[in-house]
Amino acid sequence: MQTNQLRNSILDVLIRIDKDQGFSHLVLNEELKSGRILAKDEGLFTEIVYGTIQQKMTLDFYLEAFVKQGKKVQPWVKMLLRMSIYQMVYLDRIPDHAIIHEAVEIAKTRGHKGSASFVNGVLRSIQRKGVPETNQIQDRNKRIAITTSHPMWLVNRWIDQYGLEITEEMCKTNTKHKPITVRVQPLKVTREKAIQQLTSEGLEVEPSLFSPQGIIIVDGNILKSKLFTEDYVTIQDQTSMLVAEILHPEQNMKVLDACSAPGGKATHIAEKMRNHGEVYAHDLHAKKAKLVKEKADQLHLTNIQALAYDARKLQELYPVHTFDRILIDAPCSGLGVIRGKPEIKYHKTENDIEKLSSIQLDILNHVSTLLKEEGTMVYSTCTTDKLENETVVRRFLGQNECWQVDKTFFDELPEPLRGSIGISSVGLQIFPHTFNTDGFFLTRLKRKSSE
Ligand SMILES: C[S@@+](CC[C@H](N)C(=O)[O-])C[C@H]1O[C@@H](n2cnc3c(N)ncnc32)[C@H](O)[C@@H]1O
Repeated sequence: MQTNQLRNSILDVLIRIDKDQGFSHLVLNEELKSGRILAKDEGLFTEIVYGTIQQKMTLDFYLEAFVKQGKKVQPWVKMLLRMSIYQMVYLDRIPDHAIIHEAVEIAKTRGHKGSASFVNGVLRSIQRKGVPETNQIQDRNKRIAITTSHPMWLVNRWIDQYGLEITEEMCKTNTKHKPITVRVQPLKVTREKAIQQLTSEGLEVEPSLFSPQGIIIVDGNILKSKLFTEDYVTIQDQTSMLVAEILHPEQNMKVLDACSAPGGKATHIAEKMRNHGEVYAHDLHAKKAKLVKEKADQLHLTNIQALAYDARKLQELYPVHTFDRILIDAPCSGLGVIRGKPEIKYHKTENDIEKLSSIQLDILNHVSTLLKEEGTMVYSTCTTDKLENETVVRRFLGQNECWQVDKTFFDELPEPLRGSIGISSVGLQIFPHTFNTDGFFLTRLKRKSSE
């Protein structure tokens, strides 16, 4: 592939993610599967796409210093400049003159002579003068927002919720690489054997402290490993693995996963039940419920039944007190997974968070009736917003006096999590920077005993 074809693909993907508010990982994977990107370019392609989105606000701050105020810049030209500046500032393997040359060529073919000369002028000035320092920004919150590329409302909100130190750490971590972790399929291989196999293939790995099935990939490409291609391991963040550990499903149980797609946690639960018992996995969308079925088939798990259904209406399907275990891995803003889906930070609004919080409470209120008297229920989200986590749980407990937080949950947490920051009386908030994972919230609830 000629290099400017690679850059053209990068630009197309960036424009599509921006315009359609598409999920970066879906658009990116589609392009990778199209065959337009050579295997040797996949790493660079992914790095420039993610990096440009991840640092968008910082790149715009740099750009503003070189574009006359009020000048109208077409969206594709702005995106071309952002991705070029990203390469000039954050990557050191491509010389500036090559980056500028390619950007100018792309501008010539997509636009006209004027666009090419504008792109050339801006990038050459940046090459000559260097980009401005973000630490000159006087306002502290704005400085965090621009340096780490998080919208101001989000920085202000997190400072209100968690204070300055946690917010700054969280925002910084959100711009950094997160190690991939995988979950071993215990019906096929032990973690020890999997670690041996991966090490013999040249990967550097270590066991996760969060789950006996988890492995952290410190270095090397897991996607090319035999264990991955033959479905002995599946990619999952360590925080997500905690859920099935804390739920304690047993082989003969009836378990409900009310919001289950794409099936990461449902399949983990099914594995822990050693393919016995029954896991009823629902999701609002039929297309997504299909993904759960596909994931179960892929991992040869036959104890999962996937069916599209609104969690708030599951009482139509099941009588009260049906399930031994219930998982509500609720739809959420996803602010804990910004590292994998950086566009989330620009697309979500405070209004979305408000709406989600009331949906989450609604789901809890309806689904909880389906739990057996002695059963336990896990509530989790992949967000770091209090309104969707602590507040939802507190409201649920306020409206349902016969429910409580299962206090043994805190004692059962794996060692590094016990007493970690983020523990409150209603659950555990994990921040991305504490263990280099996703941001995640979870808690376990049960009914108060009648004596
Ligand atoms: C956080 S994701 C679940 C991830 C999943 N548990 C896993 O581990 O792969 C939340 C899911 O809830 C689904 N959802 C949203 N509203 C719902 C509702 N009212 N009832 C059931 N599922 C819903 C979304 O489609 C989404 O797939």
